[in-house]
Amino acid sequence: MNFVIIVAAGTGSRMNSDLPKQFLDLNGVPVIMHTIDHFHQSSTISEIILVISKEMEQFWTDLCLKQHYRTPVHLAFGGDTRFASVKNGLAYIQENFELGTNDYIAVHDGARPIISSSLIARAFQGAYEHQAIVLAQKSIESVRTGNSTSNNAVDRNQVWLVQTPQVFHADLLTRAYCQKEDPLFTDDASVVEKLGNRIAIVEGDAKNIKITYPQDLQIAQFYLNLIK
Ligand SMILES: Nc1ccn([C@@H]2O[C@H](COP(=O)(O)OP(=O)(O)OP(=O)(O)O)[C@@H](O)[C@H]2O)c(=O)n1
Ligand SMILES: C[C@](O)(CO)[C@H](O)COP(=O)(O)O
Repeated sequence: MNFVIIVAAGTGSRMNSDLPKQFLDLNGVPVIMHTIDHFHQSSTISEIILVISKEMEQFWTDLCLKQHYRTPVHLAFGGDTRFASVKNGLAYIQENFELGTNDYIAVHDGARPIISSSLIARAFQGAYEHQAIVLAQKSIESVRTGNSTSNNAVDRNQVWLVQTPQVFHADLLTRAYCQKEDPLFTDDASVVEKLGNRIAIVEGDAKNIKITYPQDLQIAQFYLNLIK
């Protein structure tokens, strides 16, 4: 079976809005519903686990009623960090499904609503071959490391900008998330890598942006209209 854990329990502090960004309107539909629907439409995915914060449970129920939204998802509750939210999503899968050797789990940011079925399929194909993959794109900017007064150019062909979904063999991901949380864990690949596993890179898509700042909603709207 192929699972996706969609993490949507963040507060969206950089967006600076009262409502967490995943619930904001994008072309008349909340961001998170776009994200879920793309996975629901993908023939690659068997089960969707949506992780939201416990405080937003009633809001989510009301939102589904208001939007006549019936896409089937399993609901799990998030934690204070993305790591904790993914861990809770994984716990839900372990409690409700019998995981086997042919099972794979993708983790995707609820705040990345421009995800296509072909990109999801490509990500899983990579995972079948390599067991642990991230979607990523090479930097198109020149890159320097260091601080504002002391820095060096680096070879941008060695720099990859990482996206989600990130897909892993189920056993590998569940073992990785038994580790203690580390501040250097910024995504799922960094957690799996800490176990000593290699991560393969699968070509991402420039349109697969993460909504982080207010202007990203306008960019997402542009991309959504482009792919319609
Ligand atoms: N405790 C958390 C923190 C983040 N996320 C999710 O992880 C994804 C990527 O995180 P990010 O863009 O950083 O979201 P926020 O943490 O909400 O944003 P910010 O850092 O601006 O507060 C988002 O879909 C977010 O909802 C989560 O499920 N649980
Ligand atoms: C997981 C992620 O989206 C991959 O690019 C990213 O690391 C999330 O980072 P954020 O600081 O939580 O936005």
